[in-house]
Amino acid sequence: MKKVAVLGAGSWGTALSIVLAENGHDVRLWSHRAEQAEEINKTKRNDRYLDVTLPDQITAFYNLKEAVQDVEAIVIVVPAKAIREVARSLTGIIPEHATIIHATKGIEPITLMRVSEMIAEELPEYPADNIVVLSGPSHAEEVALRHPTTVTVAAKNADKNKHAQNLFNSDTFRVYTSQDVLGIELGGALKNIIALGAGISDGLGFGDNAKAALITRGLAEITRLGTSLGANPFSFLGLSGVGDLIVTCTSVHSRNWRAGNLLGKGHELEAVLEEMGMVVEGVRTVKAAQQIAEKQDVEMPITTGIYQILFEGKKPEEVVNQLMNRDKREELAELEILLKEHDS
Ligand SMILES: NC(=O)C1=CN([C@@H]2O[C@H](COP(=O)(O)OP(=O)(O)OC[C@H]3O[C@@H](n4cnc5c(N)ncnc54)[C@H](OP(=O)(O)O)[C@@H]3O)[C@@H](O)[C@H]2O)C=CC1
Ligand SMILES: O=C(CO)COP(=O)(O)O
Repeated sequence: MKKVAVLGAGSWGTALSIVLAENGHDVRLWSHRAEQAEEINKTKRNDRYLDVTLPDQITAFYNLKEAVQDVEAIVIVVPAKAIREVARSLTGIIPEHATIIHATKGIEPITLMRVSEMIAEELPEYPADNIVVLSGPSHAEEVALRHPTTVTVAAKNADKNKHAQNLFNSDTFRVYTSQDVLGIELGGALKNIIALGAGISDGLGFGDNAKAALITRGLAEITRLGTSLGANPFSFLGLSGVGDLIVTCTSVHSRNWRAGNLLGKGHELEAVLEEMGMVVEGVRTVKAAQQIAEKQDVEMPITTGIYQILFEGKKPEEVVNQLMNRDKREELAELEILLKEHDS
């Protein structure tokens, strides 16, 4: 039995705690709210976030120092905007040799940093190469029901990557490894923008053709941006690319899809976010992606359209019109150039 701390008692932190507990580990689920930690320990439930009874091997903690004491891995699963605060609070209390794994999907606006980069910046004493990202098509609600799920872990340090794979892998939660931290993080973060778009499309009353177009052309622009930054283009064909795009654009579990759906039906962004009550990462990530696209001079027409709907008051119908009336082009031209550049 290994001690593992999970920081963030929302839907994903709770579901990942279940996976770890069922693998026989002693799981310390940390909440930043004392009353939530108490409630979890008393009832073995975290009803606000997940409708399941938790295994006995999960203990909730409010005291962070106690939660991470003697653990061999720390899994950080808070929304991207809370990553810096949580990482910083680990200063001086990380057990020697502990592996830091994060399962957060986002990019920070303005700094344009990925989650592993933010953690590394806040914890300069911790070797950046040892930070592992876990990403892939994995709705918490289905993981909690033990439905077959596949994800990818990526880290520069192969031993740490293997460590994360071994901790999580089970007969219902299959874990692959990758060395492409950049590609895996970007895929997981950027798909949320396209999922907002898929929700908007459904909210407008469009059908499967439009959604398939968004998924496919969304993948093309994610690949363009990711490759321009140095990611392996093939990573976007994997679980943290195509896999996560499919699941988030088509599942009612997706908060990004649901938020987009309400936007497509004409609701205001602020009201939508209040109604969701859980994090909708795509809303913040689209700001960062729009900035990166401009900086890299990479065309991201869907991302730009979603940005315009969310922050510039453009009507979804106008954006659809804009997307459908772009210059005519050959489907895979730019991707072929990128692949050649990557190979050479
Ligand atoms: N849900 C899913 O299926 C999946 C989610 N993810 C990713 O995981 C990340 C977390 O998402 P998820 O768990 O779903 O989000 P939720 O909204 O369900 O939960 C977020 C949790 O983080 C807590 N939190 C917020 N701010 C802080 C802070 N400053 N310090 C400590 N805890 C904080 C919240 O506490 P409070 O209750 O007080 O608000 C809540 O417990 C996101 O990046 C998401 O994209 C990835 C794969 C699957
Ligand atoms: O990333 C997820 C599934 O892989 C969860 O997506 P949402 O945040 O849109 O619910």
